[in-house]
Amino acid sequence: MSESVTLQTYLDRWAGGDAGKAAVAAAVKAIAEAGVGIADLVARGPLEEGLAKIRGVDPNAGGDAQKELDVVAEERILAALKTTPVAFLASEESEDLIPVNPAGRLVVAVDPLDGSSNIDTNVSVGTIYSILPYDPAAHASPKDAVMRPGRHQVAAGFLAYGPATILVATFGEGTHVFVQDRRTGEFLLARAHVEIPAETKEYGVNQSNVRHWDAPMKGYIEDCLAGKEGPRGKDFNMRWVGSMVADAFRIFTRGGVYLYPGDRRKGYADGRLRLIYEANPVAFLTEQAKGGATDGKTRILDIAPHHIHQRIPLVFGSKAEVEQIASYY
Ligand SMILES: O=P(O)(O)OC[C@H]1O[C@](O)(COP(=O)(O)O)[C@@H](O)[C@@H]1O
Ligand SMILES: [Mg+2]
Ligand SMILES: [Mg+2]
Repeated sequence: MSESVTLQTYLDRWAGGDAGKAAVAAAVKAIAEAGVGIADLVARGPLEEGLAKIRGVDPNAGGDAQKELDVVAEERILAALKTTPVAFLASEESEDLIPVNPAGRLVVAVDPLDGSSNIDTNVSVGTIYSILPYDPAAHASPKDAVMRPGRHQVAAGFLAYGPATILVATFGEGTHVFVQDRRTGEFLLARAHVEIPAETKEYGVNQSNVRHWDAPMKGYIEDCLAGKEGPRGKDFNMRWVGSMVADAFRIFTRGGVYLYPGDRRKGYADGRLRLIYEANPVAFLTEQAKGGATDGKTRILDIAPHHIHQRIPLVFGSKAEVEQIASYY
């Protein structure tokens, strides 16, 4: 049997004594450890009364109903990062940046709990993170460090809490899958240098919104639905979990495309996904796995953010299919 590489071993080898890389490694390790605790809470599900309840009457910073577990997940991540060289945390659940460690030289952006509408349905949910450098001498404010195009990320990843707790991570040199071994608690490297197949016959989209879409999006899905007899000349399959982490993990496993376009509903002109802590990390992971990520017109990683919680239309996955979709725009 081949040697099992733990997350710690992987991080130590990657950092190789470099202080900047060691800081990034410490942040990823802390997020993974917080994730183990969050997975435990998710798995206790209905036994942990109240975690799926909507909190108060106010939506979160991203404009969605905030559930108890969204907030607990953010608290767990913040607590775990306190001992790492992370200066500030940006989170879906908090309007402004949260100060973490004044000596830190990194900023982390998180979606503490992705797919929170699925919490009480025993379906995978997860945590998404993006890590950027922070240099007080170069950035006028920590916000400036966060508000940069996604190509400046130094690391990104997500945890999915499903039948297995998995971590999909990139440090800019490929995308790797770690799986938590429930017997020892350790994350083990299960797939190094994941490659998303360029071609696919599988798409994921919330098709109930079809009447609100624009013409390019409608046209693409119509052509998929026309199957072998249509212009694409092949039959498509549709899969939609409704937790992006779960849909993304399927794409990292067997290919496919995920689409959340902008639509005509109030507040959905730029879709539903948030650029800084959802689209950017997933785009970085996807490109590192030889896939593509676009808003339809522009590469996600080249988009300059104008707001921490801004939304962005998102299409990512199998490269040739993402290019096909872009051609409809
Ligand atoms: O319910 P909809 O509109 O289909 O949206 C589902 C999408 O929204 C999300 O739940 C957004 O993330 P949050 O749960 O973190 O707000 C994605 O995970 C998912 O793909
Ligand atoms: Mg989310
Ligand atoms: Mg969330």
